[in-house]
Amino acid sequence: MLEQLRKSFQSCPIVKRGEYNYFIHPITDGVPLVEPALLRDVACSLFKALDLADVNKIVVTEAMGIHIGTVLSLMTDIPYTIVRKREYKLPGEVTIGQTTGYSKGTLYLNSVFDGDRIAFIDDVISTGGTIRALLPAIESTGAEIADLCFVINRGNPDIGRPYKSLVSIDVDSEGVHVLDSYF
Ligand SMILES: O=P(O)(O)OC[C@H]1O[C@H](OP(=O)(O)OP(=O)(O)O)[C@H](O)[C@@H]1O
Ligand code: HPA
Repeated sequence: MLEQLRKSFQSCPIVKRGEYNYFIHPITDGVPLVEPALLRDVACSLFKALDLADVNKIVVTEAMGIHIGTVLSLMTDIPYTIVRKREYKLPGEVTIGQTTGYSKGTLYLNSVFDGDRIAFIDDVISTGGTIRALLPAIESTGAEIADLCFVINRGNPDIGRPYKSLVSIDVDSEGVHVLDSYF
């Protein structure tokens, strides 16, 4: 498994965003093209990786958690909610400050409540800034985080709890180097 994903890093363009070497990849950017075989490879591996026992919601972040969340939801019949970059002011909405290696922004968590048992997936973890802000926000609702998996692990940051990833990579100005793959 994951042959498609491992192979897909061979041609990733790298662009500088400040001092940050940003890799452009179909799963993390939706460009140049998201091939069904790659998406299937990722979805099947996420399904294998995650412990979804008694999970009643999948949580993903806008934007590049949406496509993998959609496929996993269709595979498992578990509904998903998107942590958006837009405020909705729905009852219980949680506002979260997001900092990545190249951007700062605000995220809004809705539809996660006390008693929920959620699985969180995202396309990539890099500095860990996004997930370190999201974890306490999800826990503040009283929900339980049953499992956590990232498609791509760049940098293996410590986020204060265990997490899973499908592939670990290193990135430099020359390109992306696959270090290992799991599941
Ligand atoms: O570990 P971190 O350094 O926080 O980086 C990981 C986050 O960065 C991206 O989000 P971003 O909002 O930048 O981009 P997107 O809208 O393309 O998902 C990505 O989707 C992750 O959520
Ligand atoms: N590429 C794509 N998405 C990302 C990156 C990156 O280098 N870092 C955090 N999200």
